[in-house]
Amino acid sequence: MMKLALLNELRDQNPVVFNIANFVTVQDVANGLNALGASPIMSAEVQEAETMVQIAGAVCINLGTLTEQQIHQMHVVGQFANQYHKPVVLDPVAVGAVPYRKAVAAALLEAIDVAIIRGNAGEIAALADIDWQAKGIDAGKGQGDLVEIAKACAQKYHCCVILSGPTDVITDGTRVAQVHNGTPLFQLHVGSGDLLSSIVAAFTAVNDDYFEAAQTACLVLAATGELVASQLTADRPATFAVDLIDKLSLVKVSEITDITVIN
Ligand SMILES: Nc1ncnc2c1ncn2[C@@H]1O[C@H](COP(=O)(O)OP(=O)(O)OP(=O)(O)O)[C@@H](O)[C@H]1O
Ligand SMILES: Cc1ncsc1CCO
Ligand SMILES: [Mg+2]
Repeated sequence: MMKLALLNELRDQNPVVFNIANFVTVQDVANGLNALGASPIMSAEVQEAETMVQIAGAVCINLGTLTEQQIHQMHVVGQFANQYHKPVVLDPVAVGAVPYRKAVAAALLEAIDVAIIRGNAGEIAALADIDWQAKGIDAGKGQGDLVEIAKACAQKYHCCVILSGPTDVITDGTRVAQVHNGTPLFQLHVGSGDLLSSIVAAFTAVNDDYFEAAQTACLVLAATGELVASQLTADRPATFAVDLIDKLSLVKVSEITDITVIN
């Protein structure tokens, strides 16, 4: 069930979201979370992993620019998150294009209980071992049914999955919701997916039902982007990115309700 009141809850609680971010989009993620009403913190140091997890309401692990040292940190952070019952969101950047990354993601998923995996079609298909032509960080091309791919991934890893794209597919392996809002401008701004994953983590910090938290997060970002795009006179990716941060801080539940397309 869609619970947009969670946006007000998030703004009231201002949860700390601990991100193992990538160095490409880290500032967009921090500013996007902050604008929305969460409290971002980034760390790359394993020595402070336990404290970071303790002070956080949720953790987002992004594989974007991984190193061996960081992979070790991801395992330590993930284990502390499980120990302290803090939800973990995994963003498996480019696992469809780079087999090494797929192995890293598989090892993390084996070792850690993850609440939600959020990736594009190429990434989620790769994790589910379904044939797909991913392209770098992008979804790429494939033939399969996106709902079935997302469900297969969720069933394999016993968690919720968000397969994002023009339509976001959200599933716990049985139940499925689809968010049809959004704008193609998201694809012209690198890091839209990274921001979504961290926003998903923020909503898991304020709602124990991760399937519900995932739906709300997808709708809030997609609808906010759609509202921003409707005010632009041409496709301007840079302006879109700046205006998106502004709108994340201004957007009201009623505005999102008015344009919601979900089933
Ligand atoms: N063509 C589109 N139309 C509407 N919304 C879109 C479109 N493409 C992506 N989105 C939205 O963009 C956001 C990011 O999803 P996407 O699948 O592009 O992530 P990603 O591939 O991981 O991106 P990145 O690698 O840049 O971080 C989601 O909120 C999704 O709904
Ligand atoms: C471009 C790029 N390369 C590694 S991570 C990243 C940002 C999108 O996740
Ligand atoms: Mg991505």
